[in-house]
Amino acid sequence: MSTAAKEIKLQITQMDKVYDNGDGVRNINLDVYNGEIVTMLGPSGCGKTTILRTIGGFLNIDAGDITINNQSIAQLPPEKRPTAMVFQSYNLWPHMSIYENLAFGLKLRKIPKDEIARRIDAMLEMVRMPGCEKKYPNQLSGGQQQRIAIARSLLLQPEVLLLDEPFSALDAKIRMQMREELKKIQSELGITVVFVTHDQEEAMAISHRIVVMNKGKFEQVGSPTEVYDNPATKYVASFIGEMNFWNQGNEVIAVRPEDVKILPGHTDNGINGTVRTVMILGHYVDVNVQCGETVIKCFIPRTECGSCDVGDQVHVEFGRNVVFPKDE
Ligand SMILES: Nc1ncnc2c1ncn2[C@@H]1O[C@H](COP(=O)(O)OP(=O)(O)OP(=O)(O)O)[C@@H](O)[C@H]1O
Repeated sequence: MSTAAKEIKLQITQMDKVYDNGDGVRNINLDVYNGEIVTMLGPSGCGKTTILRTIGGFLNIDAGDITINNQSIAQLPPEKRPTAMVFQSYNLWPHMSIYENLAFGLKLRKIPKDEIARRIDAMLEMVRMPGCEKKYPNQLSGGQQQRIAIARSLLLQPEVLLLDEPFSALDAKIRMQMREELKKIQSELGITVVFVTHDQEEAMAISHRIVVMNKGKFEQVGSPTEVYDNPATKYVASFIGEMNFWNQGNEVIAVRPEDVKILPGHTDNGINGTVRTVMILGHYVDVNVQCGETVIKCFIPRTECGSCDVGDQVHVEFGRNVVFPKDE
């Protein structure tokens, strides 16, 4: 996304949505810029879907405001909001052909028939599903159905597209393809997207910015590189990617496996250990070193791991790292 286009499309201010049992989200503040993909990332129950539903109008908020293009949408029902939502299950109407599924929303908007046909044609091209107009949803694979569900939402030309774990029902390989395709479509159309997932790899792959959530609160909002390289809290450090934690006095040193060096022999003042496992994983080697009670994981380029064997006495050195207070 170019920085020139940094105008706020969606703004959430001091928003609360609390369920009767006290669960929910409180004091949520978030700006989403035009043409940006922002991902809500966090474990089950942290409040991602709650926020997405308040944007889409499927849940009423208790406090604060939500605006799109500077207009409050908080009191509007879902169908009056300039948003479209895609769910985990594809939600296509089984008794309608793909064409009818896609045309439905456009007909409601009284778009002329030939214009509907033209838009559907172009959209099917975009989601790489040309020629499937006459098929029915049950004649398509899961990935194909989800492409149609995304196409149907995009045809409504929403200001903000809301995606709730849209790929989680698909197998790993199709998921990866769908991520790439979504990113391509998003940048071609320049559409603003709020995406929800509990999969950190998916969040890293598709987002301009990630909101890392924990128990109804934002722990960090930043680009994938920022949250990976400079996690704001220990929680973020452990949730995103692999991380070693080494206790030292009142501090905890967090260091990525790729930033740990293994050197032969023990030293007087360093961190000494014994090689526990060596796993060759393609172009890199995953080496676990037992250092006292702690196992330190190291990723080493294969070319640099010539003679590393289980049982070797070694010491480790930390490169780039982040330090947190111990009791955080
Ligand atoms: N209708 C409801 N009534 C009461 N509590 C609810 C309701 N919906 C969600 N919650 C609670 O609110 C919290 C946030 O739920 P939410 O569905 O937003 O989490 P999530 O991060 O999207 O989780 P998941 O990944 O499992 O969908 C959870 O503790 C959940 O149990």
